[in-house]
Amino acid sequence: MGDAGTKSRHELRCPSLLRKPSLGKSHHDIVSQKRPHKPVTLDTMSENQHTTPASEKGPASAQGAAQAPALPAHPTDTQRPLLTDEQLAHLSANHPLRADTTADSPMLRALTGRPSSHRPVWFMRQAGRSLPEYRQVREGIPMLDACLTPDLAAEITVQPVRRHKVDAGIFFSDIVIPMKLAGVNVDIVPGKGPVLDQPVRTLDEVRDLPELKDSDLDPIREAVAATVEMLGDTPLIGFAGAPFTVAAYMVEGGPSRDHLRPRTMMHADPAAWHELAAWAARTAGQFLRAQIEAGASAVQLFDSWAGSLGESDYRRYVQAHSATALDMVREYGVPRIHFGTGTTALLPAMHEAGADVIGVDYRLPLSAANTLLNGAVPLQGNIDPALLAAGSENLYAHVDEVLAEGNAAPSHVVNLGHGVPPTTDPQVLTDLVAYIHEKTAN
Ligand SMILES: Cc1c2[nH]c(c1CCC(=O)O)Cc1[nH]c(c(CCC(=O)O)c1C)Cc1[nH]c(c(CCC(=O)O)c1C)Cc1[nH]c(c(C)c1CCC(=O)O)C2
Repeated sequence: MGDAGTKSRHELRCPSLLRKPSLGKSHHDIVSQKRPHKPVTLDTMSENQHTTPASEKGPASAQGAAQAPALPAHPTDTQRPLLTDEQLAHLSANHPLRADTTADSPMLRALTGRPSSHRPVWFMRQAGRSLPEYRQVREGIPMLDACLTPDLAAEITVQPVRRHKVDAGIFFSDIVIPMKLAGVNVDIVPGKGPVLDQPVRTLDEVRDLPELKDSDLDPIREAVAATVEMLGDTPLIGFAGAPFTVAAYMVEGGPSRDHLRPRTMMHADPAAWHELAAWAARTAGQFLRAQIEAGASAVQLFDSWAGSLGESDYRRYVQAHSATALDMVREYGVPRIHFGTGTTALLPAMHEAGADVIGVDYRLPLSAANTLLNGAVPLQGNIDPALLAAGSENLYAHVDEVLAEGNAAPSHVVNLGHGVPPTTDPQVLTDLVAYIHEKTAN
């Protein structure tokens, strides 16, 4: 698939915006443009990743967490194509991966460890508040209503693909949408974030939580189907909040700095904690399944606040639940990205939960992340969002470093180390995408 084909399908509105920013000579020297990525098939990845005996995986699968489910087993099959016939059979006939629309896109190639024509790039929170066209279509519409209006969610998802020519769309939604659809009273308060009417702190409160029904997810399927139709051969990445991050909002009743209450609860009342995390894992898995069934070509599990946990608590109280969510979509064979912030100490444990690609935040150089993961895992990241407003000289010097660091990994999907800040000048992102595409073109 050629990149030009992608562009023409999207009726891109701003071709004149795509200029390469001026570069100092030194920028060209830092990244070797011709360095081929070491090809890694899904098979070798799964062999490398998933051969650790359960007994060596730490407390989550051994003695430490009596009530945590065991980590799921992973296949060790050799030499198979991107998707096996069995996996393809789980996807609808017109799914972009089955119809071969997105399977060879630069994004899917890099997410599956294969070489690509340029290094693909997308940005967490690329759709949303940084874009004037977003503010225009959202005017007067509360956030959760926007997420649950399929045509609007689809339009918002496609906006940054049109404008920036990123290599994937990220579905416009929120991590609290599954709980909202299940019937939990949650709202998004502007400038604050998700707030629940009733925090969930006791075993009884956990047991009173409504179960998410598959039919509750129909607005999501509809929005994803409309989005995929508009995106053509640009893949859509679906997502869900990971059990810890979602449960942290539920226990706190809203955003918090240190997530003290959920971290206390896992020790003080492990039975209630594990039931809550299991509920969050099931709803996350269902949310991801609905998005894949409706056409998402990859998914990302956001454990944005996992960095507040030490490794041993992560392994004991969280890892198996994240594994459940990831395992609920394993049969489809779509790449599963796992991302958190402040996770330097957690990367191997997050990978063991069953991810195919690890998202790295801006605190850790990609070569160091690659070493922690034994050089076996495609990486995503990790431009520091702060640099987007630091002037182009600083930004591009940093981006060159990130691209050079990414050479260490089996493959590299360029992203930020966390979401696009709301105050970002959109032109900075558009120019950055053009720069990365040109600099890494093979
Ligand atoms: C922190 C937060 C949440 N939910 C919200 C906040 C922000 C509070 C604020 O700053 O006003 C509310 C929210 N979430 C989103 C919006 C829309 C407008 C925007 O801010 O861009 C709004 C107003 C989009 C979103 N929120 C999310 C997505 C999907 C992922 C993506 O686009 O990368 C979108 C479009 C996912 C989300 N949602 C949440 C988390 C922790 C995550 C995971 C990603 C992350 O760590 O930032 C909870």
